[in-house]
Amino acid sequence: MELIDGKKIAEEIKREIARKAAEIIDAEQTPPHLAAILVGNDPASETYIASKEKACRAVGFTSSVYRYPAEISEQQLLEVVDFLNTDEEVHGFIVQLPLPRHIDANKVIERINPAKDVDGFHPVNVGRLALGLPSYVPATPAGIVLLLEKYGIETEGKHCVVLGRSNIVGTPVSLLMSRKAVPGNCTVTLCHSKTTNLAEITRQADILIAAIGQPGFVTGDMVKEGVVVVDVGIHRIEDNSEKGYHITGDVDFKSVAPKSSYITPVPGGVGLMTIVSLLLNTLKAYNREIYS
Ligand SMILES: Nc1nc2c(c(=O)[nH]1)N[C@@H](CN(C=O)c1ccc(C(=O)N[C@@H](CCC(=O)O)C(=O)O)cc1)CN2
Repeated sequence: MELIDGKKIAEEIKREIARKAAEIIDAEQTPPHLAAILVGNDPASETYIASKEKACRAVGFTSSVYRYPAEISEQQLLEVVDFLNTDEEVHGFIVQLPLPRHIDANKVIERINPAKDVDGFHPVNVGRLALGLPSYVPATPAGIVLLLEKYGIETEGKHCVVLGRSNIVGTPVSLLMSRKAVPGNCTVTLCHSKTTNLAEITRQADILIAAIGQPGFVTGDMVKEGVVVVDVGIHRIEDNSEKGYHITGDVDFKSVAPKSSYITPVPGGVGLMTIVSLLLNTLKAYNREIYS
């Protein structure tokens, strides 16, 4: 079993991004700028936003965070999106999810200019991804594909089983794994809460991507020997540690790891690639690589 080291790969890619940002700065150009909208005070979202700001600083990008109380109205939030859509100093921006229940996240995402949608969540970007056209690829799925590539994991002709059909992970990663490219060219089965005989399907997986949102859901009896396991789950479990919690994934590492050829840990796997992929998308936005 080989552990897929998301931290190591993320650091390598960050160094490459930093080199490109240094070239921009040396040429006396304005560096890429990522803006983020944060609504409410969800502790996990606060952590992710802080990590995104820190990552921007580390590679030489600038960033800004637009913070609003949970009570902000949908209309007010749409106006912030309109402002960022037209602010020429902002090359790309994201709306941190989840949003409070009274706000329709789809409506907010649809308002983002697709050319600045570095999360790749806008229907235009999702549609372009489905059609195999250049698009911003959502950060977590892009990070998964990068990890598979960096570890030289063969995907062509393999059976990839994806657990979960969310817009952020399950749906886009199944598009990426089935596209006519490598990594990709897989036969993909997308499983969800209404799938029957789930374990029968997961046992057929050469590559299993778990993004189902339930801690320890995938157990050793659900996988075959030699499977490649990508764990996308991030669950904060309260405990008596100094932090008050520890992080665990959708996979029961203890029973699944011994049967796997490769496996991503949680923490230290896919999560760290999410932020790096966002930086890569921001660089693409800066260079107008997708929309000129
Ligand atoms: N607008 C968006 N909202 C959300 C996204 C997203 O891509 N865009 N994804 C997730 C949260 N997320 C980024 O926003 C994210 C999740 C996890 C990590 C990460 O580094 N995980 C670490 C553990 C970190 C911890 O201690 O909590 C790991 O897995 O090692 C980064 C970003 C939902 N919302």
